[in-house]
Amino acid sequence: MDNDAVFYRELPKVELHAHLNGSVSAQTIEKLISRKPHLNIEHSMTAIGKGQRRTLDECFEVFRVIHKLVDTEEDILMVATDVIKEFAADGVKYLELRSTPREERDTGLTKRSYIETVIKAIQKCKEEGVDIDVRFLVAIDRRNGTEVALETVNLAEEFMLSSDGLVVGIDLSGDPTVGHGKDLLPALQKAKNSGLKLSLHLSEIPSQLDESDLLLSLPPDRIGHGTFLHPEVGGSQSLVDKVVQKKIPIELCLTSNVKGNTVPCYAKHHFKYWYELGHPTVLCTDDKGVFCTDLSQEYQLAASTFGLSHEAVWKLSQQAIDCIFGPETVKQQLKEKWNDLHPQLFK
Ligand SMILES: CC(C)=CCNc1ncnc2c1ncn2[C@@H]1O[C@H](COP(=O)(O)O)[C@@H](O)[C@H]1O
Ligand SMILES: [Zn+2]
Repeated sequence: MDNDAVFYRELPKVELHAHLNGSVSAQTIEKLISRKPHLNIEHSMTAIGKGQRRTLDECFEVFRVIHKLVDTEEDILMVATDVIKEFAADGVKYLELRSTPREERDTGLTKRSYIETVIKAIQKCKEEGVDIDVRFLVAIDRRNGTEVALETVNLAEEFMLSSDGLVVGIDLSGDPTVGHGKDLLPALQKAKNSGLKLSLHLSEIPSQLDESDLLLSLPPDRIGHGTFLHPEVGGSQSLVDKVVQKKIPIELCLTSNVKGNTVPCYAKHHFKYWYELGHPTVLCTDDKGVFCTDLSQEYQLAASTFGLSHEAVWKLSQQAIDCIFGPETVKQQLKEKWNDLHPQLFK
């Protein structure tokens, strides 16, 4: 590894936008494939390699393949444990994992046992002393509509109270071309009223101005992607003004957007727009397994593409602490950790 790569690996980082089943590494996929050889799945079907790009539809097909491989409590426990340890090995000190609870009739998996199993993996890593603080956002897949969204929120509320602070919020994700945010508004409002934080995928594709406007009225606590919010790409100044006025941090995932073809190239990524505005932005991976990346690489890419110094990169990773959904005490602990590590990185 060259010196620069070492800097990015050692840089303490906060990861706030990571879908569990999109984050499964090649090694873990191999273990899953050997558990289920009858499915005839190859690793090439679950990842998008260097230089490759896919349509949004093709990307969502990849998740369907991975879901076939991950359909028991045992699988989820392994996947979650591996993903957490991989983020820790990449220098991530605080991680918010998000995942959509599924039920699988064949294996007896229920939405409740799904959530319990992710929590179990988080606790297991904690007991083993893995150097990372992990929280969980329960995800709503927009495809599944009003009823399922409400059911998911009810479960999340319950686990927020019983998980010792591990369940902190709700994610809204899924194929952005399917369904409409207005059907999910009551569930999201209920979640917010109960104290769950909201991170919503917003304007991930063009022409969703009405939906984005509606969802911003909640308002969410963080925005995922926000690729098409600003006027230059068909968004609007009034959407930007709302985001800026409410200081809603945006989670930005460079490689995901380039490989998923929603931005034309790294140099044209909307990181530049929001960074230059001085708006809180947080670099994230989205799906490190599917897009064959890690958070260190994403920081390095942002720096090389937009000419950021190591000091600027440090500030970016430090400012992400203020955007976490974990409690104030955790923010303070993380800030101390960053201060302790600074001299080592800038010697
Ligand atoms: C297609 C593409 C470029 C993907 C990146 N952008 C995304 N946009 C919306 N939802 C997503 C994205 N990546 C992952 N997800 C959601 O996360 C799920 C996989 O993780 P999990 O099963 O919830 O643990 C997917 O089924 C999908 O609902
Ligand atoms: Zn996402």
